[in-house]
Amino acid sequence: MDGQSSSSPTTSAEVQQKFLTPDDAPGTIEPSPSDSEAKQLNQKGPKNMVLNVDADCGGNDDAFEEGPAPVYRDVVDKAIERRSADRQVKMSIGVYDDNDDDVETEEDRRVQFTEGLRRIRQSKQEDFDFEPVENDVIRQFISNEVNNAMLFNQDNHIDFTPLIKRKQPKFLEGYLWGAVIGNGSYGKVKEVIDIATLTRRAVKIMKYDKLRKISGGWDNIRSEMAILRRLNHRNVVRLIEVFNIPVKGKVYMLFEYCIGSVQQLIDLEPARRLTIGESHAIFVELCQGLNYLHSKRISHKDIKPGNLLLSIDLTVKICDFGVAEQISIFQEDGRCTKVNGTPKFQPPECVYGNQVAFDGYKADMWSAGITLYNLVSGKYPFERAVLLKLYECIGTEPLVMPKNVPITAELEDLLIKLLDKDFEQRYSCLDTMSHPWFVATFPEDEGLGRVMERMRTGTRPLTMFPSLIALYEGTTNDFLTDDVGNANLYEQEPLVCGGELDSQTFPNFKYLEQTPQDLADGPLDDGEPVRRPSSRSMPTSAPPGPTTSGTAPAPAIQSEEQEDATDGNGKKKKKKKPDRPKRGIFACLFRSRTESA
Ligand SMILES: Nc1ncnc2c1ncn2[C@@H]1O[C@H](COP(=O)(O)OP(=O)(O)OP(=O)(O)O)[C@@H](O)[C@H]1O
Repeated sequence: MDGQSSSSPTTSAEVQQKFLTPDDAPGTIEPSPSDSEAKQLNQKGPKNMVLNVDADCGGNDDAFEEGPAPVYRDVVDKAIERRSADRQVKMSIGVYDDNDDDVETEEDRRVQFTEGLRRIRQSKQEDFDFEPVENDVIRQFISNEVNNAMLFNQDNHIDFTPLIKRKQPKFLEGYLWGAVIGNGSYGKVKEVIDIATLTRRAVKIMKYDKLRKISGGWDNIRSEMAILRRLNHRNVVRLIEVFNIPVKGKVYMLFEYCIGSVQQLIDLEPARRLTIGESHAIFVELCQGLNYLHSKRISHKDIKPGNLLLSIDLTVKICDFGVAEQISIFQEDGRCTKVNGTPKFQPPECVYGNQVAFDGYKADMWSAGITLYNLVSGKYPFERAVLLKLYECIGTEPLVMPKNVPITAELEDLLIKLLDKDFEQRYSCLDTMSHPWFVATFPEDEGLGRVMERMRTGTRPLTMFPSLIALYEGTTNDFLTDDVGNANLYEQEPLVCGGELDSQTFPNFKYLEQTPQDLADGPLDDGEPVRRPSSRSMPTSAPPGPTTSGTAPAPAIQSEEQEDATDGNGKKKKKKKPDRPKRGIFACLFRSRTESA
């Protein structure tokens, strides 16, 4: 040990003298730096590389303790060899190469790194790929899977071309399906077209699961179907058919199509109320519908503006018979026991007090009274934020007439009679229909004709239109000549525009009433949805439309003479070609074939 230590060099000068050959330039191996310095130097590359020589070199611990470790030529060579071998391995998997700083920049390394990743990803992706890749969804899935598997960060993520969501036209049970037009507590309501009659319909779609979850859900739906099946009145929404598709777990109720509800009409008004004439027209139709229902021994129990639909010819249709009750024919009065409905529209006998039973017909008349109050004033006679307070208010607070609108003595009298807390004194439907305010007439332009004009300016697109365009634009008129329900309908080619249900695809198509001329003249506005103007600010005689120089727009439905107009020489006038001819054709088609009753 001692002998060894005495002969071992202890300074770098001695090391150089003892172990380096004379050919070696002095200073090529520098004194060992501190750890941090070594790290820095290592990062710089091979030229400045300092070899931290193994302290166990030769198994001599003392040498380490007593001074810097001896640096032998073969140790240096081995270290260099080992380093090179490492480098080879790293280079071979293409991950990085940190020893060629003199030829590579940081950017080069990053590019190489990314390229390496790309190659690996590509090979992985090829594992996933199968020929032919059937559709975009599968490709998107594969891309996501690969990216997830590779755990790439955002920079290295390969962007997949975003999918264009294409909705293929859908046929089911003889109907071409459109978009959602309403949402209820039981499910959605969609617009469809009966492909046999080309009639617009509304379909209420209910899932078995949801019906099971709602307390009494199935019973309500069954009862609604049973009641509606027996009804046929112009002021009651018509149930066309019912079917279910067990594999989908859904039940469908097909109704006549309506353009909206009275509630929507109110909501479109800035003042949230209608004119007295409009309210009168709606109320009259409501009472006619109620009178029919009561004559059939049915209490609706949920009369409110939201459950009054407006058909295409603006007939009021009572809908939503989910809580309606069929009163037994063996019962003399309209006694009901099950309290249902919307709190603000419920009568005192239902919400306050402890009656075992109540008169269902009279309860409907109370709700009709609240509806009338709401139509004319936009307010509710009994309103509280908290349910219990509301019930208390309905039961105890006196009726106060609305202050925001002038109420005639006749209307006030009718409201008092309808909103009588004593249901025995309350007006029945027949009483109401003989009341002076009910039988009064109002100027024509304050009735529903005026509402109709304003409704024309609303956005009510035919939601199946994109599907129709996708199916038939640029193809023959097979739709009209094909066998109805023929499977060919599904396979028609080409689907030129994909049938996306977005308004941008059809910026010009806004209104059912639009004529081919309207379309030829260009869009009605700059693409913004048109807000229905207030009834109080619009003149009633000239409906707003794409008029130039103040002339009235073309009537909603063109007569045949107008369509076949001839010029002075008896020749048929060549119509200006519309931008989208098919759109115009379909618009006409559905205008003339859509029925409302
Ligand atoms: N025949 C129809 N034509 C057009 N739209 C309709 C038709 N029936 C219903 N709708 C729309 O769908 C919405 C929901 O319909 P409906 O009230 O029948 O469903 P619901 O599940 O019984 O709703 P809720 O019990 O919550 O009132 C309606 O507010 C209306 O906007």
